[in-house]
Amino acid sequence: MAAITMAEMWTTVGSTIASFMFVWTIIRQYCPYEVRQFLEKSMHRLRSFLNPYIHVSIDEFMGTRLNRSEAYAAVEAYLSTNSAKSAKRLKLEMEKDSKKIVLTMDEYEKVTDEFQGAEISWVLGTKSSQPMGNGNNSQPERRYYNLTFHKRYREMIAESYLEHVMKKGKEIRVKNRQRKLYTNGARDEYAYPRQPMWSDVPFEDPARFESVAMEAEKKQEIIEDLLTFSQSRDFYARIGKAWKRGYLLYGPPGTGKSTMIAAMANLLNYDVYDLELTAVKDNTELKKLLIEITGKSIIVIEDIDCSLDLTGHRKKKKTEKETEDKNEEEKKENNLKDWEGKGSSKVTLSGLLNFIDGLWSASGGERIIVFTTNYVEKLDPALIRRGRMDKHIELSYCSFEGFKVLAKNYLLVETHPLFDTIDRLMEETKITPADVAEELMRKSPTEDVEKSLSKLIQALEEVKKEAATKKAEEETRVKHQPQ
Ligand SMILES: Nc1ncnc2c1ncn2[C@@H]1O[C@H](COP(=O)(O)OP(=O)(O)OP(=O)(O)O)[C@@H](O)[C@H]1O
Ligand SMILES: [Mg+2]
Repeated sequence: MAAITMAEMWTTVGSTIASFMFVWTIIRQYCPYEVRQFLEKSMHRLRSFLNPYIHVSIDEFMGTRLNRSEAYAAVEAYLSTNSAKSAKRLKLEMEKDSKKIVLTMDEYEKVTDEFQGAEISWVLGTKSSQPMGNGNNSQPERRYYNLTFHKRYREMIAESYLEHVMKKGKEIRVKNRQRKLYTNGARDEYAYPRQPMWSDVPFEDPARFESVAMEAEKKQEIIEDLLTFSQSRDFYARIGKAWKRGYLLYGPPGTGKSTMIAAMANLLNYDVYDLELTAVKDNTELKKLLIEITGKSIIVIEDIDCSLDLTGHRKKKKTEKETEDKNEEEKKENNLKDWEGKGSSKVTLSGLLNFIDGLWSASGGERIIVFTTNYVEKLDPALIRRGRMDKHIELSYCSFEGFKVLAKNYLLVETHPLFDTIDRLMEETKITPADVAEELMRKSPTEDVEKSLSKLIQALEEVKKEAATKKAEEETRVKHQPQ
């Protein structure tokens, strides 16, 4: 009896819907345009009133088809983690400038997400584009994400969830992107007017802080300084300063300055701009280069003391003795003149100072500037004062602690009976981490640890002998010098 009633009920529902659809089709076909529009609007309102769910759509392209929406890209990245877990039909994509493949949901797949107790569902849809005016209907379909949630979560979604999706999505995109190493070479603007200011290659240096030989405490301090900087967007905005930080790395050749820069870029996931100052024609070109530097980047000027002629500094020292009361401004003027016109580059000290201060910084922030030098004492104080080069880091000869990092990295050993001899010899001699690394490098995979360590001991003893000979020669020279 009940089954018949159910069947009857379904028949009634079915025939009601069919009659409704029939009436609706007649109305759409024969009613005047105004009446039809009025009825369609009312139907839409009725549907919205009865439906407790809210839909938000995020289109892939905004306006012109050329600009891919940042919001769409962020949602795609955000959902790539969710969809990889729950969607059944996935698409494998590899975006331009991304180093990783991403699994995204396929069209009409639905994935659900949970946020502060609310259930949210995402569907990837497509809609066909408007036919073009000339009748050409060959425009591809437009994709969009449709976000659905219950209307009681409206405020929470608008205020927190969407922000959460954008933030996480952008983080994933930054992590996945292929980082680049940009270099500036000599340019011929007349022959190639469209030549870009920077040329780039993928940045693939594997250096990590874990493998940098230096005292653990000092290393930790540098890592914390870098991480604090990268998380200080609000702080820099509050104090009204450009979000940038300068590091001066100084020390003898082969002590790990360049290695540390690569480790910094890998730690922070930044691009690297290797600025060759001698290839920059003048201050105007330097300014143009600066404008094209994007955020999340490390700008490196290696061997800053060799990049530009610093005779100005040496001259200043000489004249200081003669005219001690010379006022500061005069000194600075002298200095600037000496910088100008040396070598092929006409970049001046003031041009470089302005570059560092980021006077022309066009967009964003999060930039680190690193100078390296073997001779810190040669540099103009204005160049390396705090505020420009905020942190001065000395990289020096290898300590026993530094050696242990290299031994662990190259030989996979943390202790060995020969370590004591090495410790003693390192106290007595100066050897660079580059030389230690060279000795520890196995010539063949079968070469044993003991042989590598013995090679290092031999090298240390040779360095010690050489130093002793040099010292004795120096003492003899001083003794025989006419008084
Ligand atoms: N502190 C270090 N930790 C680990 N490896 C190091 C360190 N210093 C040097 N090395 C090794 O020595 C090589 C040369 O080091 P790097 O190029 O970083 O020296 P540098 O200080 O930049 O020298 P230069 O002043 O000549 O530019 C590196 O490839 C690396 O293998
Ligand atoms: Mg170097």
